[in-house]
Amino acid sequence: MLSVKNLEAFYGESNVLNKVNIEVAAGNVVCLLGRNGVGKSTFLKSLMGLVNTPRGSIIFNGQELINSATYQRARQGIGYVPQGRDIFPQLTVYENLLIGLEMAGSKSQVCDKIFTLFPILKTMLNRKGGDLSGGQQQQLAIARALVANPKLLILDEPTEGIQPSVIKDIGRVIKQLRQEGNITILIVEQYLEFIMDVADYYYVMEKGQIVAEGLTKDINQEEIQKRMAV
Ligand SMILES: Nc1ncnc2c1ncn2[C@@H]1O[C@H](COP(=O)(O)OP(=O)(O)OP(=O)(O)O)[C@@H](O)[C@H]1O
Repeated sequence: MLSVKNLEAFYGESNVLNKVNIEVAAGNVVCLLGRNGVGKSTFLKSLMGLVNTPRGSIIFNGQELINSATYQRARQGIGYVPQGRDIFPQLTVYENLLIGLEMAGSKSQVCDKIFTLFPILKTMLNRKGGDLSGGQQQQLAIARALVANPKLLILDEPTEGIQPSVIKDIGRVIKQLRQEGNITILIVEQYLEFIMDVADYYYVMEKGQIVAEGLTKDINQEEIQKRMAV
């Protein structure tokens, strides 16, 4: 469903991704691991067209996206939850969800499924986004990406700075979505136990290159921890 080949990305003259190859099979949960600053967020941004990617290929459901604008990628069915979540603090929870529909060009409404996945949001529809806790904002950000029924959901460090009970809730949602089988999920993470719980396949990035990959069930924790240690 997603096939990335020889992707390069630049900030000015600085080459941050160097010939990255990643395959994500439909219905799978795939994770990209790696220590701080190796290029993981840049990789996700490159999928959304948010950084300069002069070379390489991003085939999504048979279509080349490398030259598509960000809004076109969203309309093709990619939902993106950036690191830090980017909730609109002055807008209500409900308005934040409506923006998720708008960004994906969807004419549908916020359906009840969202509140089955995130019951806490239903009780907070009229609260300002900025008044929510970090964990609630993360749930809102994921819900905002899910309202338009994306085919691919991209999450950048969803557990970062989140309390353990909410991490559990987010893990439960990912596993439920995976079980239903209508969505494919790509996660950047540094929290290995979380990934071992939710992901099918992993990649490890170092200095803008993929240096290891495999089935999560076969992961060698010690080796991966070593690669992720600072
Ligand atoms: N907007 C930017 N302009 C210039 N350099 C940047 C920019 N954003 C990131 N970088 C640099 O690109 C490199 C990769 O950053 P990136 O955020 O992709 O790493 P990461 O693996 O996601 O790390 P983290 O987990 O800390 O977010 C780093 O050296 C970073 O300093």
